[in-house]
Amino acid sequence: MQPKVFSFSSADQVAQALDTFLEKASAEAIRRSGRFTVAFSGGSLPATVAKYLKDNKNVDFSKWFVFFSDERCVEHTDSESNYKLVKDELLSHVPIPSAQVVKISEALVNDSKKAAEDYELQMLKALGCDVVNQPPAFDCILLGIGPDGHTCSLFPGFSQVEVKDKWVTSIDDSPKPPPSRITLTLPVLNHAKNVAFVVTGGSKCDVVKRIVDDCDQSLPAARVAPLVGSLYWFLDDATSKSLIANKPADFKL
Ligand SMILES: O=C(O)[C@H](O)[C@@H](O)[C@H](O)[C@H](O)COP(=O)(O)O
Repeated sequence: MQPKVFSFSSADQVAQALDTFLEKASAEAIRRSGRFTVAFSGGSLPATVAKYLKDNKNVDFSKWFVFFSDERCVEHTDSESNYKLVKDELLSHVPIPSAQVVKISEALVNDSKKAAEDYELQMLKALGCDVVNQPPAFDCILLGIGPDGHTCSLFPGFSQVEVKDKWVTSIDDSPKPPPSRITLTLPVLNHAKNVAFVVTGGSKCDVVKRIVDDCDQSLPAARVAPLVGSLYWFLDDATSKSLIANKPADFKL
């Protein structure tokens, strides 16, 4: 399925578009299944996603179930924690029940393998997935990319990219600090109903072209191709300016 590429003149307009996108996607999911299951990445994404969303009174946050596309193996209060980041930017501003936020187990942050196994069990339980031989299908997975084309904590050339029989795996030599992390695997990303990449700032213009236009399979982010779901790119113009084959379309959902 072709990606839906949207580009905006500023990161602020990207934030406004994401607010509209998530209001619509969550309303559709809640109508369909009574809840909205969404996974957040770390980095700059939470601040961009939450900027307008946190004040959106049309969203029924009580039906949201929040997960993490990847998480660092640190305490929840650590400044490196993606949970802390999403809590500060969004969760502390909206009425999502804490029981509906699935966090890494702090008791296991010193053993990334066990932390990944535990998170997968927590995730399957929260999603009500009793079929373990197929990946869970999130309503929405929100992803960033690194300058090396990584997404979540799936880094180019690393074995985690090829994991097919687990839905959460771990890494202890992450090229992006901190070194120990857990991450969703590609089968989960590709089973999502909606995947949205959020990239702004212009520094990733070249790698975005390699992913979106060239589909360079050496880059983990280029391997994200939902089997039946929709793939979106929310970019600013500084990031999308080199795209030729997949020129941005007018923002329409
Ligand atoms: O935990 C993490 O580090 C993120 O999940 C990571 O995958 C991030 O999304 C990219 O590195 C982009 O980060 P920036 O948006 O800050 O460049």
